[in-house]
Amino acid sequence: MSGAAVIGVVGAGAWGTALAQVLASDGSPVLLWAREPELVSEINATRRNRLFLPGAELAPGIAATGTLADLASCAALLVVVPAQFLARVLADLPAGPRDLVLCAKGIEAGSGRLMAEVAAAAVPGAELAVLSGPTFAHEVAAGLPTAVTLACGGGEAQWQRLAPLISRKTLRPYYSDDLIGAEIGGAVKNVLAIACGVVEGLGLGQNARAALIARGYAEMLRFGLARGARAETLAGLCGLGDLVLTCSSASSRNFTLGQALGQGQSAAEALAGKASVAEGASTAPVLAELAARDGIAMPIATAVHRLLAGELSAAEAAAELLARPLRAEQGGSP
Ligand SMILES: NC(=O)C1=CN([C@@H]2O[C@H](COP(=O)(O)OP(=O)(O)OC[C@H]3O[C@@H](n4cnc5c(N)ncnc54)[C@H](O)[C@@H]3O)[C@@H](O)[C@H]2O)C=CC1
Ligand SMILES: O=C(CO)COP(=O)(O)O
Repeated sequence: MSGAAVIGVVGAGAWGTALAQVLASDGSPVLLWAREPELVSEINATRRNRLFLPGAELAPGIAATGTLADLASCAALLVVVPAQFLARVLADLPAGPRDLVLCAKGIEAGSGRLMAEVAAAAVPGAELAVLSGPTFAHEVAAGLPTAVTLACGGGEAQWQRLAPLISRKTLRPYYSDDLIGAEIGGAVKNVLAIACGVVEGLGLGQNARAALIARGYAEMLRFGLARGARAETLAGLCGLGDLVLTCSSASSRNFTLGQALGQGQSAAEALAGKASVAEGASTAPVLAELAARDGIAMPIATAVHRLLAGELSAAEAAAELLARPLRAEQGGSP
């Protein structure tokens, strides 16, 4: 590694490791924090992360550390810890880095907080941004072209700092200042990807999957608009773009979880023994709860929650959605 790393990555799961890999692709030094000590040794000694990103040979510019304090001198941190663990990891983050780029896609169970709300409480002085979009980790790590939304809470001044740090030949960020929209797109699409996996597992066909994508997007819009997101953000990479990707591919962990549910497994069976996360499983209950509390119709997300909770079978969930009263597609009468 040449020189001190300006950019650090917090979390060495598939996505954190892939981000480190693309950022190091131009020779930049990148400091990657892993929670698992054996992963720190493996990455530094063998240039591999067999647990979370098998198949990738990691760039020489990546240095792994198990000590969060080592990140103090980085100007910017990409925070890639799963949503339910974010608050705990941020509590131990050293003072120093000015920009925190939040990369997890989820809503915190219990509190209902989006990731930027969690981070604002845990690290009050930081400037927050959200990186989200259609980004399968193994493709990004392999250097395949990828575009993301980079929503900057610090507006254009923050974008001017972050865009050169984050963009690479194969990673193209687009500017937004809509943090809430970027967060809601990623969190809600994970739940909808489970629903599309269920359609696959039940063998309901491609018409049904396209219908779920379109009606799921209507749910994402209703939920997002009620919380201050902008419609055009949700129509972009971090919303519709990511929804289409994860609802159409068995590379998605959320989609494959849904497939297993559709084939009759329980959530516990489908998730047993997995080191990797399917964020939609944690987000579905809190999303359904927030929607019910705020009177926002989200029948697909709610059905996913009830299916995960074992309150109904996959076939019953599909039957319930099909039996809903006929209504106007865009609201209004009839
Ligand atoms: N894998 C992908 O293609 C993409 C993932 N994401 C998002 O990135 C976030 C991280 O996902 P992945 O990197 O895929 O994770 P992963 O599924 O590859 O790995 C699990 C991660 O959880 C961490 N973890 C487990 N228990 C923990 C604990 N108690 N405290 C703190 N961390 C713990 C592990 O250290 C590991 O980093 C998720 O929110 C995911 O939705 C976003 C875009 C793409
Ligand atoms: O967010 C992702 C791609 O954009 C990854 O999706 P899964 O978490 O469902 O694998």
